[in-house]
Amino acid sequence: MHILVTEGLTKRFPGVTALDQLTVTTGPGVTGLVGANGAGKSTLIKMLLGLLPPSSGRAQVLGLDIATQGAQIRRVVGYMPEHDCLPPDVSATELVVHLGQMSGLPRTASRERAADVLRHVGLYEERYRPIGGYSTGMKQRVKLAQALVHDPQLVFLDEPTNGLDPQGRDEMLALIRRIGSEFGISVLVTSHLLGELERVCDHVIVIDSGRLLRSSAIGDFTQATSVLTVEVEEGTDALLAKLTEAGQTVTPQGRALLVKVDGPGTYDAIRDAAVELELCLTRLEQGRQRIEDVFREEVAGV
Ligand SMILES: Nc1ncnc2c1ncn2[C@@H]1O[C@H](COP(=O)(O)OP(=O)(O)OP(=O)(O)O)[C@@H](O)[C@H]1O
Repeated sequence: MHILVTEGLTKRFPGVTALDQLTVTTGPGVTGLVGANGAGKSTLIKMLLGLLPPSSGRAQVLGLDIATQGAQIRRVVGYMPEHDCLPPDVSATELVVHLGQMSGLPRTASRERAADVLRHVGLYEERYRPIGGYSTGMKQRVKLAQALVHDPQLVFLDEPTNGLDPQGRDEMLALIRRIGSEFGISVLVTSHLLGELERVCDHVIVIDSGRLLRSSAIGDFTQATSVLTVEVEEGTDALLAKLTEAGQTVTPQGRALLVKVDGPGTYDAIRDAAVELELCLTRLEQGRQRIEDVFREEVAGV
């Protein structure tokens, strides 16, 4: 089943085309939407929620048409907006219960769901304190909790790691992965930090100035590269010399050697050299391309 389908989706503002003829399809799971600031990510999310009409083109979210079924879409989709939009003088519990009720949950059910989602996102006793005193990380968690309170089938998370420190980022990314895997809720998550989506997404869409650069499964994005990373306990220099002598292309990198794979012979050459020099191999690993590198190549090729 398709979660999102867009066909030639375009949004023009006076003087700027925020989204230009976007045609993509995604399935269930976690989808990353990557692009620099101003690439059109938030505009796409607002259009998919039926909040912003397209200038041209069409799109469906969970089979619902964005032009005519916006209200139904918002009933089954949760939305975590990018900017800080939380009232400072109410507690997380009060806010999430209230938003649950606004989504149609009865008061008791909304209280129970709010307690559950706030616990899932890692807010405990502090959920009774006014939001104004929260850290950025806690505020991001409240925004995530309110996106989940009405038990959606899909959530749109707009820059959920914005403003977080490295540990906060890791925790937020782990949460996003859990939403996709444990709770079975599909996720569309945006980021301008390419590397971080690599860890949590099944599918990645890359846009630049409103145009699609690439949309593919994460595995296709990060093809195995043809470079082996080799490490030995001692004798790196001797191994470098031996492999070079054997006709291999070798580049030292820190304690490791990067060896270009020309075929099965490369593996044999490394094994033979290690045996001959009586070296203890501690690492032999085929590298994978990082999304960031692919993205850079795609942008350079445009
Ligand atoms: N309401 C609007 N009126 C005019 N221009 C707009 C409007 N909303 C967005 N834009 C423009 O459309 C382009 C895309 O903006 P958008 O907010 O979708 O980008 P983004 O990828 O979400 O970036 P960011 O992460 O910085 O929010 C930008 O050039 C922006 O200035």
